[in-house]
Amino acid sequence: MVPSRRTWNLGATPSLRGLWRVGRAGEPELRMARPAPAGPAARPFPHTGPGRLRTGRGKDTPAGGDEDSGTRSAARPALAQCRALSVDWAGPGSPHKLYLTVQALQDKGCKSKSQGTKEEKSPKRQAPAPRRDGEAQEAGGAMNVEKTGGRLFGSGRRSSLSGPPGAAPVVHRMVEAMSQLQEEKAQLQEELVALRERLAVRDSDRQATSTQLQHQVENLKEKLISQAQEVSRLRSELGGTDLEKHRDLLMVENERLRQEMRRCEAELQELRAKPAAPCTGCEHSQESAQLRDKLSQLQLEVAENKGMLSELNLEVQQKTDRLAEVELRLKDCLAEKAQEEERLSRRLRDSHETIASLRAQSPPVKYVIKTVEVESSKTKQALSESQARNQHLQEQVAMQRQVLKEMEQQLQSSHQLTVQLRAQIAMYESELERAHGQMLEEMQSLEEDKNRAIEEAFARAQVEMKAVHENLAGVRTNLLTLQPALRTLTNDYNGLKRQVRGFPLLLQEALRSVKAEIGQAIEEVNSNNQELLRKYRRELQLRKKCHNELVRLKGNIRVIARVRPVTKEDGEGPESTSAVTFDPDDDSIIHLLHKGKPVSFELDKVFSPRASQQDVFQEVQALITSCIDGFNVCIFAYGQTGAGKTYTMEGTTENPGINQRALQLLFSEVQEKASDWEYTITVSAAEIYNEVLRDLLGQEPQEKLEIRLCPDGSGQLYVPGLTEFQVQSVEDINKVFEFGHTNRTTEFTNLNEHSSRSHALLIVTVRGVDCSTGLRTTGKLNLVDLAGSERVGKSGAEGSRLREAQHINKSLSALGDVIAALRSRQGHVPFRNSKLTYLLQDSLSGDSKTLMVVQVSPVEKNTSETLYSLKFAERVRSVELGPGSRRAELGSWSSQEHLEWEPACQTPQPSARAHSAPGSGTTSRPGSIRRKLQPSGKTRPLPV
Ligand SMILES: Nc1ncnc2c1ncn2[C@@H]1O[C@H](COP(=O)(O)OP(=O)(O)OP(=O)(O)O)[C@@H](O)[C@H]1O
Repeated sequence: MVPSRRTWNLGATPSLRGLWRVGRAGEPELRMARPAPAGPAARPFPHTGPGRLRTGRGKDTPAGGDEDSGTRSAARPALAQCRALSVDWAGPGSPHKLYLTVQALQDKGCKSKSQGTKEEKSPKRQAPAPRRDGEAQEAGGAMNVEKTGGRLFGSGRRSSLSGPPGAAPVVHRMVEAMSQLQEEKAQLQEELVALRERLAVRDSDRQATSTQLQHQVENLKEKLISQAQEVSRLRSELGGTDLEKHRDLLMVENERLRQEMRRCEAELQELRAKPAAPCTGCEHSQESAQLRDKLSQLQLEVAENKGMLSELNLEVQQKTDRLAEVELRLKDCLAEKAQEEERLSRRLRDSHETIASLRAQSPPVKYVIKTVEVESSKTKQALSESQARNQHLQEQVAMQRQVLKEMEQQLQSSHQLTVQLRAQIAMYESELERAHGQMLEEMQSLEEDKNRAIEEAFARAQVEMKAVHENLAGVRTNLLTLQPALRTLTNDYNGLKRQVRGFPLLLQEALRSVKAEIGQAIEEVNSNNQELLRKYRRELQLRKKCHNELVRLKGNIRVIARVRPVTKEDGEGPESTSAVTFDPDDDSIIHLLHKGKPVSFELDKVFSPRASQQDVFQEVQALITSCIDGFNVCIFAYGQTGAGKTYTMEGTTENPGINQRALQLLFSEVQEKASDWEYTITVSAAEIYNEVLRDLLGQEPQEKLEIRLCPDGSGQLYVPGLTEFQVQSVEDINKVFEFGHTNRTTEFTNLNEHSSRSHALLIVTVRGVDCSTGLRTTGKLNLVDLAGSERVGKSGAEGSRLREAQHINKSLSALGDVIAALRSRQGHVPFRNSKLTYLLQDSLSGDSKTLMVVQVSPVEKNTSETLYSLKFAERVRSVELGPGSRRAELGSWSSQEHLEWEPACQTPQPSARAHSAPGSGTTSRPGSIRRKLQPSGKTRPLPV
């Protein structure tokens, strides 16, 4: 049965729609907007359209992390994904709704958000407003999900969630994380500030130390300047000669202090520049350089960290700003929530009241409901729709919960990121701390070095200063003690000055008297000298006279014998034994054992084989000295080949003979007389070989020379073309001998391997002039090494050698003849029979002194020759030449005059020969430049 249709007046009974609305109004709606989901998994609303969430741009935005990853560094990937969440409660027009906004931290993200917000606002405003009564308009232009006429509308980047209870803890955690980050940032900033302050303090300390050092140097400078002033003051006070030493000392000290100060300044500069320029030579320099490198690296890292920190600061700042914004929104939302709660509670109360009133009207209502159930299919349909809608809303709520879960996951990742960032910050902090510690250590070590150096420099400066002060005190003391002396000296000086003014007059007077005295003394000395000179000359004449008398007494021809030692050339056997003996009591006797019979000879002197060269020379040196006095002297060595003639005359290099010793003696004698006499010594050397006279010192030794008689009639002989060398030293003589020796002819014979086959003559001419009187003298010394006197048969000579021997014997025979003629006082002495006697005519004439050295071979086999030689020597010894006369003249003479003829000044006297009239004596021809002593011609008979 179908019940009849009945109508009840419901009065204030709300409609079903109103009831539904009342039921829905008790549930707050959560609206959520997110700018860009991180990925498909995190994308909460992949769908769009009614009932879906859409982005403000009308489509799904790419993951914000993708955009961020391009600009963020790989080291901080989590940072790029960092999001700030802001929870907004809807405005007063929509008290049931909670808006949750997830924003990207990036600026770009913010921008897109704001753009998206604008975009979201406009469709919301333009869209038709299918709202029912009591529904409030959404504020803020966020993405909206609205229930309008059973449909759900979503727009923009916000989506509604089913209520704040799920979102509030997330927001709180985020807020807490942000606040922690903020605190950490603040702590870091504080630490940075503290660090900067500490650095500033250290810099200021260092600056202060540097300033202090500067002050010390300035003080030192001032002290030095004051000392310099003190020194200059003292110097000006001192002034005196004795005090100049102190002044110099102070100057030196001052200079040293200046140098020390300069050194201190340099050290200071070095200390200042030490961080920039590492010290060289320091033992810690390498370590310091390493530390410095490390410090610079750390500084770089610190700078980098600072940069990162500033970036973090910036990010934190941005986050803080956003957090503040979220907080503001959260507060607004909380306020709205409180209002909404209040409103809801009020409405709940109203509803409760309504329900209570309805319950009070229970039967009619049940009836009405029953009626509605039975009668109103429409209402049923509406109910089912409402249930469907309710189902849909529940789905939405589940979805929103899912979104919330994702958000929580994001928040967790943000937490992780925060942890990572904290760890990174901690690491940076530790690095910073370590770098800071190292920097502090290095700065401390540098500070210590600097302080040490400063202390050392200061100590040194103090020691120097102390020394300077002590010196200064000493100088002051000296000054105090010296000042009275200075005063006395000044007084003395003034007195002396006055005396000095009068000194020239005194000096002139004294000079005058001294000059007179000196003149007188000089005159006395001169007269004494003249007297002494006169006496000296007289004594000299006396000595010469005595000497000549001695020579005369000894005989003008003296003969000495020298027996050579037995040599290995003599061979061995009985023939080589010595046949010569000597008288131990009389050195003038020689005994020869000839054919078993002893034969004795008496000569002037006999030298045994033991006699040295010097012994022999001592015997002849008186003759050489007389040559200086102007006498002609002839010394010749006679004897058989190999008897030692050359040894006696020339000798060896180590043990020179008569020739070299004679010239040395002449040099020394001439040097002794050099104060009164000027002497010139010239040397000629000639050789007579096969009766040919040759010049041994000439350029062409083979050229034959002739002996000429001076056409002046003086009877003097000369050899035109004979070379004459002036010698001044022993070296000159040696050169002459060497030169002459090479030109001398020597050949091999049976008797002497190097037997001299010629007569060698060394002619030494000594010319002297008395400086005071002008007296001139010329003496000639003939030193003759005769050729060997062996007999032809014994020598075994043939051919040219035989001819040589014949010439030698002929000349020696001529020498014997001359001596015999002189002995027998014949009117004619055959000087011209040989070149030898002719050349020696001057020296064999009556005014000359002749010494013959007979060389004797001691061996048995040579006894015949020895006998012959000794007999010849005895004969010569018996000849007495005229008394020796001196060749002296007054006036000047030329260098060649002893042999040269001077026709202009002489009258030729052909008769004037060696045998000229006895007693003719010394003549002085008028016009002649020299006064030559002519041979006396008087020969005494030789004792046979
Ligand atoms: N007094 C002496 N002491 C040592 N050795 C001597 C002495 N006299 C000569 N002799 C030596 O005897 C040798 C011959 O001497 P020397 O040549 O002087 O003889 P000589 O008479 O000049 O011969 P000649 O006529 O052939 O030139 C040389 O070896 C020389 O050294």
